[in-house]
Amino acid sequence: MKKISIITAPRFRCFDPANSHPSTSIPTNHSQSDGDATPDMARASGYQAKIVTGDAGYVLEDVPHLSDHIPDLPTYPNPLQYNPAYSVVKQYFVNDDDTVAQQIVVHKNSPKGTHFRRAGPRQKVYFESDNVQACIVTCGGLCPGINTVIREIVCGLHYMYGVNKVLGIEGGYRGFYSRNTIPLTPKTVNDIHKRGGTILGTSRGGHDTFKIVESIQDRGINQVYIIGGDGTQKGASVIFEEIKRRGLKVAVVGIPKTIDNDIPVIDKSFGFDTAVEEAQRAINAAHVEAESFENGVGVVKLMGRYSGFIAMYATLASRDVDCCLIPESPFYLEGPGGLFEYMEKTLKENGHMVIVIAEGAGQELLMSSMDQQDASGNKLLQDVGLWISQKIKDHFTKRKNIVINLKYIDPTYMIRAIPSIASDNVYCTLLAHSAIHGAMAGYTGFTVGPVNGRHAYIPFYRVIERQNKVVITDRMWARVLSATNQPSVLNPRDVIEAKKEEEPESKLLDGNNDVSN
Ligand SMILES: Nc1ncnc2c1ncn2[C@@H]1O[C@H](COP(=O)(O)OP(=O)(O)O)[C@@H](O)[C@H]1O
Ligand SMILES: O=P(O)(O)OC[C@H]1O[C@](O)(COP(=O)(O)O)[C@@H](O)[C@@H]1O
Ligand SMILES: [Mg+2]
Repeated sequence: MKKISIITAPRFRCFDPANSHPSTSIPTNHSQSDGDATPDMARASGYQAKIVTGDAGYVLEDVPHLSDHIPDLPTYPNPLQYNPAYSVVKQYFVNDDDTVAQQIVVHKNSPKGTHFRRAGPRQKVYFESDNVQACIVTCGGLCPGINTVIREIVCGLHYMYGVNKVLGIEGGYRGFYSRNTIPLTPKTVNDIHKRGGTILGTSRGGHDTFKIVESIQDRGINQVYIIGGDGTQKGASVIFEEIKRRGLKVAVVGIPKTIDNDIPVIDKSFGFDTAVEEAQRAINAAHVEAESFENGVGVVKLMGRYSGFIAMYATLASRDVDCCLIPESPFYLEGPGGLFEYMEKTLKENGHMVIVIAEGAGQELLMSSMDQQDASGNKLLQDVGLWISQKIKDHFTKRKNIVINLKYIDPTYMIRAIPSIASDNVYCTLLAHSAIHGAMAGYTGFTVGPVNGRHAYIPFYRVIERQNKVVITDRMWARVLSATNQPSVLNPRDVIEAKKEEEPESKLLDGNNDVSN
């Protein structure tokens, strides 16, 4: 027997610098991570999470549905069943009871644990195709595959559900109230997946909940597809809250976009594999340069503000990297166990070396106390690649009197401005389709994404409550240490402390990062 309960989780009010209207946001019971420089938040109360409990410790963290705040909504048969392509699919519709487990490594006596609603088409839909007015907006930094998601939302709505009214919001959140919209049709988006960037344009800052919801209401929009990262999903969450407060029949769906792979719960973000692939080219160049010169040192800076996944995966894939520095693993330059000591040893043994550094690594070592933020409230980082290159040069030439040949490569924007590779394109298609099926079925206030390989609907609060980070006490980071031979800065006491801090949700796992086990 399942028990449905509404659990009241703490809620925060958030204030956006670009927004004169304070807006309700972020239902979370986790503290913000250190690196999260989002706008100030103060505690308030009232967020209602939909929790369904079942036997043997089963918990469903369900997503909101339009019928929660609008009674007596009519339903319609899903037009997919008459679709020649899809009607042949056996058991095409997802059973309403299907859920996806967050933890799949279990012991025989473990509680079943947290589940999310399985994504996919439902037998009944809450919108008539002719009455759907959808819109798509893209926010935050670029990521390979955004155009593919846009294309697949437009084409999916059209070909699966017969929806012909889709608007593109230009220039990110502020485009809702400061720009014209552009109509999107399968014809106009036909080949956009071959291009990097976003055909709609994007921006940081400018999230004004009140004006955005006014615009949604004025334009008669009833499905809002929001493609963006952690900041964007926070913005989507407050838009959803305001829409619910106004009692509007508008589905709000988030599609997680992040080159840094810093969104939790989901297995991996789209474009990540493309970025890692492109990073190989830079690492390869650094390696060729380094090994061609005496004491050649190649330094490659990669994106990763607070999460070093790109650097970690690019390092593991390349096998040419001797040292990988990420924000999660503190390091130091001088003395025993420091970077310089390791470099001296490696150069002596191999005659060359390659260092990969994530942009957020070692920020605490940079002298200047720059405390600036971008328009979204993200802390602006200093160029750690330039800094470390200079430090290395100074150390070897001035202090050790050793001539080194250092080449610094910064492919930062190159790895995110390119079109997505084939596997990411397929992934983007599944994300778009899952998003459409969810909205058509009346679900709202959710982010879509794969959890242990199955697409699921995840309540906003779960993806914005913390950032996904590399767990340096995990086996994946150990693989990096083993592959590079770089020293671990952690002493056994640090490891115990780190383990205490990063206690995985299931004690059975050696880490809670899905991509790294
Ligand atoms: N806490 C927040 N509440 C409301 N909107 C936010 C919040 N944080 C960021 N945003 C908005 O989300 C958009 C993108 O955020 P940003 O952090 O730049 O990129 P990303 O979503 O990729 O992390 C911006 O328009 C920004 O104003
Ligand atoms: O220079 P920009 O456009 O602000 O982007 C730089 C930042 O974008 C990122 O790729 C992450 O952006 P998002 O938070 O938008 O995903 C970081 O790695 C990087 O610091
Ligand atoms: Mg972000």
